[in-house]
Amino acid sequence: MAKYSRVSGSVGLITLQNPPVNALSAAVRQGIVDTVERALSDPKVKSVVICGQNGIFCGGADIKEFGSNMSGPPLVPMIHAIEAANKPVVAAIEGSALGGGLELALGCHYRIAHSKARLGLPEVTLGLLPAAGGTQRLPRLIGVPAALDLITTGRHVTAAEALQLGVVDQVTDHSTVDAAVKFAQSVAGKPLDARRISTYPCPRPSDLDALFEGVMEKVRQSARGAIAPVACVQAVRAAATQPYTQGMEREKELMATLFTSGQARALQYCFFAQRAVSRWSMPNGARWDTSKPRPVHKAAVIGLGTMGRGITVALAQTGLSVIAVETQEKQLMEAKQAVSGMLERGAKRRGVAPALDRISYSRDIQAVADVDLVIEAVFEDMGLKKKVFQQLASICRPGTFLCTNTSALDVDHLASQTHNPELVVGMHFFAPAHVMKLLEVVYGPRSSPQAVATAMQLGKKMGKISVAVGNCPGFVGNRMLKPYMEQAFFLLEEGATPELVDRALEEFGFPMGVFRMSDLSGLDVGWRVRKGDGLSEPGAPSGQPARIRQGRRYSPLGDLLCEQGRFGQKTGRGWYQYNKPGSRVARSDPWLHSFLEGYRARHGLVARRIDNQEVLERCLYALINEGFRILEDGIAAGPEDIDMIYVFGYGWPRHRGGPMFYAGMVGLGKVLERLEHYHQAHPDVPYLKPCSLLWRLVASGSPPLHKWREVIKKLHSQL
Ligand SMILES: CCCCCCC/C=C/C(=O)SCCNC(=O)CCNC(=O)[C@H](O)C(C)(C)COP(=O)(O)OP(=O)(O)OC[C@H]1O[C@@H](n2cnc3c(N)ncnc32)[C@H](O)[C@@H]1OP(=O)(O)O
Repeated sequence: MAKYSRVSGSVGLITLQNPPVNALSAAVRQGIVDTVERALSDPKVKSVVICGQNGIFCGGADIKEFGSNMSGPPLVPMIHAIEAANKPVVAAIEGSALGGGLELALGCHYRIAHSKARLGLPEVTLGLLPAAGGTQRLPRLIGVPAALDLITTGRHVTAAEALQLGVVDQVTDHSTVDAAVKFAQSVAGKPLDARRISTYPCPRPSDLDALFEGVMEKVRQSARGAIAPVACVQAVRAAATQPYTQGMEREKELMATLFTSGQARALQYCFFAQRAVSRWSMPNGARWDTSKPRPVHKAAVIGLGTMGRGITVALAQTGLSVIAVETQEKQLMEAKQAVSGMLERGAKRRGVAPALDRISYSRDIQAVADVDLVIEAVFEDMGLKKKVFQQLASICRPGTFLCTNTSALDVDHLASQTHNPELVVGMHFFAPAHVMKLLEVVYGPRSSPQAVATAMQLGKKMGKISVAVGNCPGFVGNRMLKPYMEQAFFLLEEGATPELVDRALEEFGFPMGVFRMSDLSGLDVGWRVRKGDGLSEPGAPSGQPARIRQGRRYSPLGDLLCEQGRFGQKTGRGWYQYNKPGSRVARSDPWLHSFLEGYRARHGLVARRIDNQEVLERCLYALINEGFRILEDGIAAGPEDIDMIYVFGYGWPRHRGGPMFYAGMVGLGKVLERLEHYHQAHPDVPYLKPCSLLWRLVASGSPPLHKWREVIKKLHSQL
């Protein structure tokens, strides 16, 4: 809807009304068309102001309407009518002017923004392009290079930057609507020809071809298979090389391709899934809207290794007072220096003062006595962690939340070391903890809803995507990683190379294939876990039994590399070789290839040709199958939780929507059929056996993802 009123005698004020962000739904578009017509036909009205209610101009086209209700007046002619008006129209921008919202403002003759407003064309992040004239008007207004930057990245700019770029005409610290009304009065009756952006010639850079080739190359490299950024470049190129009308045709044509693409659907799904995971629920019925978080002002971090340092930085940057505890003097000194460096670099990037004085360091765990919440981040060893939890239970004042950053150990077992297990949850950060967006909040059967709510709220404050998950080995992310990595090892045994497997996964869109990633994170991490699980045995004998552990197929390849001291990047050797320890440039290693040949010969394995399709199906479908098991076990509340964990924590390409969304796109029947096929070929690999939820979903006609919860509920009620 749009509200109309006449203010100051001669200004028609149009207020967009569609809470919470005044998205351009069919009703809002109709409202704009009607009110603009009314203002233009009223002889008392000399100029017009468009604003949004509740301090936000407009969040863009209504994403919820995409793919369903596309009725109502289309945006392009609506904006043209505003631009063609014979009375000046001023956009009063408060809060956000994004996507179609900014395109609407670009159709106005003047734009006045509040100093706190943010502007941008983020359509590319939804798999689209600014198809309401944005790709044609913005380059005409601010030049091709600046427009390319905003349109291909989708980044939001501050009002100050928008003013500097020429996107807005004026910035105010006071009431934007008052300033716009005053301004509208001052320009009433003035000629408008020079204010219609679509009539501007597009500034043509002298090195046009080189500019577009460079940007296209950059976009292709960073987009990892995403099609929208490429289409954005093509649309802006049309603006730079063709008259406006033809440019608009090209924009429309490119949008039509994007609009119906699976990538747009995946990215729009991610937009809503990202928000949906904050509405968590627990199997005992506790939920986000009935559980009140407790405020956390002062927190402590125990253990200042890599993870502890990152967590300390993240907490301090959020504005909390932090007590950072490390019992080893040398480690404490090194950590202090590292944390200060990270804070200083971060502050420089963001143009703020570093939060150094928010942190106090101590070697004595007694220093945490009066904090609201503790995050334990000591070495991943159950004995050590248990001791820390016992100490915390006797040191901390009653009511302190005790969290563990373990990535694999049993949170319930740690909780049982304290007098108040209801105050214990896992806060599983991802390295580097001050950078990575994902936080798994792990609850056990005794964790209180308030403890979960508090950890979720703290994660949000730290700018994380927090996902609440149940307690099980590996929680969600690492549990699903196990079958994925296992398949990659098996593929090497059967004839693949790390390069072949990684290439297939990187072409799919992962920033790094599984072997490159293991080299980065360190092969010894998994080795330690496998030793703990009784899987890795030094000097395994040759022949078949070496590849069977605990009654199922097992590949000792990773263990054998570790036995040789090949721990990945940090030792300069792993699945690849590196110029020196710590170097990041992976090179193919002839030693590794002959090691694999020797291994196959020792175990009587004949190498066969393996193609990309098999790599993807075996690695990804095994991972997805485990995702279905996680849903079946009630460890994740819904597929969106799993997908956001993979998108934000494991580099799953966002334009493929996360593993569970991807399974739906491929077709659940197809995933089931391929898993069955591979399980028949490898009956000693339980991860390839399709789980009952997948069978159940296929038997129910493969419902769309938003209906899976009903099937899961039915399954749980029958167990
Ligand atoms: C072929 C015909 C199509 C022509 C299209 C022409 C081209 C135009 C395309 C577009 O405009 S696409 C949309 C572009 N806009 C965006 O990408 C902005 C998306 N929104 C945001 O970035 C943020 O929501 C915000 C506006 C900065 C506000 O952030 P805040 O943190 O304050 O709130 P949120 O939790 O993010 O959102 C609140 C609530 O609003 C819902 N929502 C937000 N934006 C939209 C939208 N554009 N359409 C529909 N719904 C939107 C969001 O999902 C939240 O809902 P709930 O989770 O509370 O239900």
